[in-house]
Amino acid sequence: MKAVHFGAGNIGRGFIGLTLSQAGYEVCFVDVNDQIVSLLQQRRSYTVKLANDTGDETRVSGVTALHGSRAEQVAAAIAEADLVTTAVGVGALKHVAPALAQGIALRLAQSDAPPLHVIACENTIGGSAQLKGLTYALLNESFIRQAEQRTAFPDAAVDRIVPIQQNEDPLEVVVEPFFEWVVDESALLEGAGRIDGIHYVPDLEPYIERKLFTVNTGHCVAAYHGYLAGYRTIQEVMADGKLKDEVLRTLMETGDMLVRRHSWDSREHRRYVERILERFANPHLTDEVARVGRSPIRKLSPQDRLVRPARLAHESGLPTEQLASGMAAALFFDAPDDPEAASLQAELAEEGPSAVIERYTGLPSGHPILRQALARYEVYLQLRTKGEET
Ligand SMILES: NC(=O)C1=CN([C@@H]2O[C@H](COP(=O)(O)OP(=O)(O)OC[C@H]3O[C@@H](n4cnc5c(N)ncnc54)[C@H](O)[C@@H]3O)[C@@H](O)[C@H]2O)C=CC1
Ligand SMILES: O=P(O)(O)OC[C@H]1O[C@](O)(CO)[C@@H](O)[C@@H]1O
Repeated sequence: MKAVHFGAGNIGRGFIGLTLSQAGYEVCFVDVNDQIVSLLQQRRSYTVKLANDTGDETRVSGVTALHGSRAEQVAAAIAEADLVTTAVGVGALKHVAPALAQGIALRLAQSDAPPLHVIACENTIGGSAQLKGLTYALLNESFIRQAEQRTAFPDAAVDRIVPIQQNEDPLEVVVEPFFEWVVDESALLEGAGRIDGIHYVPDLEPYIERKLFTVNTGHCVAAYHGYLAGYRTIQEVMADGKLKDEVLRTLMETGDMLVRRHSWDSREHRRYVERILERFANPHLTDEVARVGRSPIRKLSPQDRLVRPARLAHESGLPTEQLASGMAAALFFDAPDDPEAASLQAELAEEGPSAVIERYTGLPSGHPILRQALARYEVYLQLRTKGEET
């Protein structure tokens, strides 16, 4: 079985490549990072190390790599693959689509090409569906009709914290012990086999919402409040009792909404939350606030981890104060080398908070969540000004 995986970065090497290799796939990574591609080509293996007391190591062997700029080689690899996966960042899916479209077109010319599953492993709802839309937009109607018979794009939720790596060996990757890869079984092609290490579910929505609105909501709130407080790592943030409580209270808001929406057992969800707080605090990881808060405009967008759960909570008559505070804190995030943070700061300076937050969250003017966020923004602004004066 062959897999082509786009994005040999942290989650690509540390989770997806590892899982597929352990499940018996020959994995071909595609990346645009020259160093990573050439090292993978030379060594054909790398090490994954667990962030636990014993630092357990696994060697992933028999992998190959292609540079993303080699469009024909990438398309040829896709034409032979059983599975294509991505972990490039949602915004980069549009750059994966042309090679995927070319690969799918090549497959259609071969009568014996195996069925193909394409799974986007990104932090978003409907990532594979987005990739499908981007890819099929590049194919003509008749190709699409043929492709639909033998190609499927099941959506997925992927959960494993893999920070930015600081190892001597650029291929080594340190990952937290926990992992969860959930795939929408209802979108698989008929007769498709199951991959060891993937949890297949008939309905993905509860899983992706639980993951995105707990792990990712909690993490970004820790990052934004932590950034405001001057912390560098999530581990430092979680060691600050007041901020840890801020994160917990936010997850109680999303939790109340999720428990009601999906009729879950509230005690079980509370245990899930507690476990996540422990994962954030893992002392064997050094996870930078700048990574976890990266791309604040994406994280403030209507379907993402702050606004979507807040709207769902509001529609059910549940509180949203904490989520609104997270949105307000996001407006102060100005990590260096983050293009979205830089634009946000420039727009805030020019237009003020109301116009900016309205534009990015999609919340209509005067919406109660918007009012909460703006009130909180003023509080943080005053606190920050006072802090700067003293
Ligand atoms: N790091 C984590 O803990 C987790 C990350 N994710 C998601 O996985 C995705 C990737 O995240 P990370 O691995 O952390 O980022 P990363 O920056 O470590 O890896 C992304 C990789 O994609 C490559 N890339 C970018 N554009 C490309 C293109 N057009 N073709 C081929 N390769 C391309 C980059 O060179 C880089 O090596 C994101 O959507 C993230 O939300 C999901 C769960 C956990
Ligand atoms: O990758 P994104 O969407 O920028 O967000 C970072 C998030 O991804 C994760 O790495 C894993 O879901 C979390 O640690 C963090 O909340």
